[in-house]
Amino acid sequence: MQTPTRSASHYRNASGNNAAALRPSSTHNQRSVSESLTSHKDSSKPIAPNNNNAYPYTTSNSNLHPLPRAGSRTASRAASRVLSRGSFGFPAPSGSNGIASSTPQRRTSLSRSTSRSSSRLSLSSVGTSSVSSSRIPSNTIYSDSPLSLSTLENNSQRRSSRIRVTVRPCPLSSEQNGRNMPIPWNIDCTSSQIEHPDLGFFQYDHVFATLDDNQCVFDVVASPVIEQCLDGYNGTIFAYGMTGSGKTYSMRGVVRNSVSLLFDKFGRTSPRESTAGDMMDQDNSWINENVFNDDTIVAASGSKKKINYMTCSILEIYNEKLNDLLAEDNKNVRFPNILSDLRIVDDSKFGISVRGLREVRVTSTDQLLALIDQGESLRCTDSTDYNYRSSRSHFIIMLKLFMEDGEGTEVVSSLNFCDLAGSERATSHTDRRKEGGYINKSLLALGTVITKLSENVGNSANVHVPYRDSKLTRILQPSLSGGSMVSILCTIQLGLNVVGETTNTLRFGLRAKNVVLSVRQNTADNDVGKLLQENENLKLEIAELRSLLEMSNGNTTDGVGINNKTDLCVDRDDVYYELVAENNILNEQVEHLKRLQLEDNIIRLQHCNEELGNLNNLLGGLDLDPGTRKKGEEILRRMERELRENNNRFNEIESYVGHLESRIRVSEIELARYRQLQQPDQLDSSTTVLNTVATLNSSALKRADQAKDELLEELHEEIAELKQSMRRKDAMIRALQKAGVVDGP
Ligand SMILES: Nc1ncnc2c1ncn2[C@@H]1O[C@H](COP(=O)(O)OP(=O)(O)OP(=O)(O)O)[C@@H](O)[C@H]1O
Repeated sequence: MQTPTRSASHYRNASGNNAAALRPSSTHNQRSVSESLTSHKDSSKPIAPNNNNAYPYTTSNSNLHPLPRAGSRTASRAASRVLSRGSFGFPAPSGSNGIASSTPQRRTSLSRSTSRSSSRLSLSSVGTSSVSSSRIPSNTIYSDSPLSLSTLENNSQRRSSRIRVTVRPCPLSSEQNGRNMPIPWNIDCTSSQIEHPDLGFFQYDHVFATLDDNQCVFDVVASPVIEQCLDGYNGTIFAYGMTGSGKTYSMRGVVRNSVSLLFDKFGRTSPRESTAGDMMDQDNSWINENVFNDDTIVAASGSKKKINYMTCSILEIYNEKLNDLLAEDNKNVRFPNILSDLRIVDDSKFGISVRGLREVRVTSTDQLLALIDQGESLRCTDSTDYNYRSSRSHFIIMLKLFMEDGEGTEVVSSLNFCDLAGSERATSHTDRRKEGGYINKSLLALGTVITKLSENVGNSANVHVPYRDSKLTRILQPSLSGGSMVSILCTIQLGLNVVGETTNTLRFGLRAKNVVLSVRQNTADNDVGKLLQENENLKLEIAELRSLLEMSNGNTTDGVGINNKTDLCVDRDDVYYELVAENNILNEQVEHLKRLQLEDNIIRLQHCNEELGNLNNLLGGLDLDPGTRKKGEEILRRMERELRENNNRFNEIESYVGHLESRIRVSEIELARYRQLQQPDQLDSSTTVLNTVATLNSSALKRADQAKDELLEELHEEIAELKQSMRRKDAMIRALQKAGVVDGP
């Protein structure tokens, strides 16, 4: 069996210098993609699709220019200029609002003023499903500076922020250049648009030129997020795109520049102007002098907080298993089978946490970079049809910044970098196919989560967000549900042969761009502000309850007359609607669980049956050679493992159902409380609504209960079935042992 490799430092020069591989060597090929994009003379005309290089943007050989050094600022500026000249000039269609939808847009005017209606529901009490992004003031304006995170609503604790989406096209390889591969995309960096003659325009927060270097990518993608982190917000930056499109290349640059910024900014040494070029020495190793003495990183003047120290954890998700790449056991281990399979658990402070994940305290650039190198060297990679060194796992670096504000209280912000594994079409190799299956499944789950979140924006009905569908979405859950400023870098390939994959990435980016998060600012655990805030909330709750009580007695505290009753009823409606919505979500979760469970188990049982069939065949021919005997043993072991996994999964689901049950119970108590409050008010016509809602609510609860019971029943049946198949398997093992095919116990 071919095992993916985990080798060190294969991307050592991530800051533009290893672009040499892609740089055309002969004069004939000395054209960048961006330059070639400009060769289309009359680009304002509508374009008819055609075969045989008939796309307007081709790598023709006319107009040859010497290629600027990949990664140089001159190159990126030149590329931006050249690309902008090659852009189209369609007038903006009337009625366009500049907000990306999940379908590509025709060119729009670049004005971004848009209003959104506010949402009625707030489900902040629903842990796994809540998207705190749902309340958006109707008069909000989307700001659109590419270098700052969009902020819709701002106060010291919370900030509404869109997910920022940027796109980086990968330069054509020298081989693609050599073949004059047609490029069906037009990239307009000035208006941040990408256009396809048949598919239309795609608009983002920023689109990079093919020759923009990693420093430039860092400036746009990561630097604003880090600024926010230093202000007490959490930050998450991830790269998404098909295999071979430059995710790892870009994220390595982003991570290294981020580390440099964090330490430069807060270090004792004076900050220096750093560029991607000067960060690597001749040997491509990291140059660093910033070591912090006394474990203390001192804030530069003008900054509100100083970092006392940071911690770093690095993990990968490989075939839906979480591996700790800094685990002490893994030191110098070159093969994946020793890495542990960690579990994700709910965490009141950080949303989720990974049980047993090692957190290393870091106080210097060198130390942090060494850890990142260690993580990268252990990450699963292998060659695929598109990338000779493809990442086969999602790679996540988690930093926690332990900071101190002016009053000496500690604030912790987290900063996550995710280099996702790339989506890909089915490959010929079995192991790669299996990995690809896991990768695609988790990326699909991420896509669904993003779609649901974008549907939630400004919607009156909150949508259930299936974070639990994959480890990746579960890990990203705290970030995507309002815990973090999020910046997504979509990397794309421009070749004609991968238009489908590129379009998928671009569509994913558009959907993500629609997501608005209400991001919480971290405050100190013992922060007086936090206590005051809690007090405020309690006061509001008491006031609400008091007015409800007084309403039910026909009085009002402030002498406001009967006309205001309707308002108070509306408040009460809100509470009921929230409870109804919460129960609907619980219902959905149960339904979803049921679906997952059924689909999964049908596949698993089919698999078990197939394996049993294999065993039967083996039993059929007892005169076995050693090869077949070995195969028999392998099948038996696999079956045992699978059945064990099944059992574990059942247990997991049972405990989750238990969790749902307790949530439903809490919900019932809440409902009872509100029903009680409602009693004396029965005759008031305005309470008819409440009664209807209460009825709806209790029937939702009944349905949730019923669905849960059915699920439990099904689970018991399936466990019984599995036990039976285990007994059959045991009988077969005994028969095989008797026949001498496998060794006895
Ligand atoms: N912007 C770029 N400039 C120069 N070279 C690049 C650029 N982007 C990618 N490359 C090169 O392209 C190749 C593939 O890139 P990379 O491994 O980063 O892709 P990936 O998206 O991470 O792929 P996978 O999902 O398979 O891991 C690498 O050799 C990398 O150096």
